[in-house]
Amino acid sequence: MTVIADKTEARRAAFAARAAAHAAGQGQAAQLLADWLVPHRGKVLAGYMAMRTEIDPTPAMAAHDGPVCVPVIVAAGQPLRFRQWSHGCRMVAGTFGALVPEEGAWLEPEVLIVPLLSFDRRGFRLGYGGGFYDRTLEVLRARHPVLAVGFAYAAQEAPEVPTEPTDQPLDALITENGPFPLSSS
Ligand SMILES: Nc1nc2c(c(=O)[nH]1)N(C=O)[C@@H](CNc1ccc(C(=O)N[C@@H](CCC(=O)O)C(=O)O)cc1)CN2
Ligand SMILES: Nc1ncnc2c1ncn2[C@@H]1O[C@H](COP(=O)(O)OP(=O)(O)OP(=O)(O)O)[C@@H](O)[C@H]1O
Repeated sequence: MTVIADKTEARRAAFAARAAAHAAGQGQAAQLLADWLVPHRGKVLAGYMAMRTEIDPTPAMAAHDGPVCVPVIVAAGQPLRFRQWSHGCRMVAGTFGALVPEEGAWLEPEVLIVPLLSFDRRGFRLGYGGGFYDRTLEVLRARHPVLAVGFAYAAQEAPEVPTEPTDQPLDALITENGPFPLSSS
């Protein structure tokens, strides 16, 4: 099998595992994420608007002491852009369904809360297959130091996520059980 086919199969299993975890609730996950973000106060933080059965980071985004933004798809094959977000700001449906701010400044994040379907202990992740976060992290990391923190249910852990050379690893990962020890850190 090719890596692409491996990823497609892994996505199928990951959707099911995530949906089961989502049904059980996310407990104190957002508070644990907020705690992890405290030392990063003042930095530009990218969060995301949860879709499908993703774990919801918005309480941690609202608690961040600094600018917050969320991803906007510009086009397929292009890095994401990030528009300033604040709790209660006017949102509209973006490409592929996630909500995006109707207006606001374009920001360049230094810390990114990254959504995912599954992760492994090396810090590799599987998303919906657009390659958006890989392209985005590649560009941002070439420009300045960036921290990519995955946010997920513990049940989304996979033994080994299929990887390609373009996959950008996570620097940290938070679940409802707290920071998850990655082998890279
Ligand atoms: N909450 C959230 N926002 C996000 C992301 C994310 O993963 N989560 N993204 C992270 O990149 C971007 C959205 N990327 C997405 C990419 C593909 C699909 C999707 O539904 N894909 C279809 C198949 C693709 C197609 O129709 O051509 C699918 O999975 O069935 C959804 C979101 C930006 N915003
Ligand atoms: N920096 C890049 N340059 C060129 N192609 C890339 C880059 N990053 C990813 N790709 C391509 O995009 C395709 C989809 O990537 P991948 O399967 O890793 O997406 P994903 O991580 O699941 O999605 P997302 O990052 O949007 O959540 C890959 O097959 C890869 O070839």
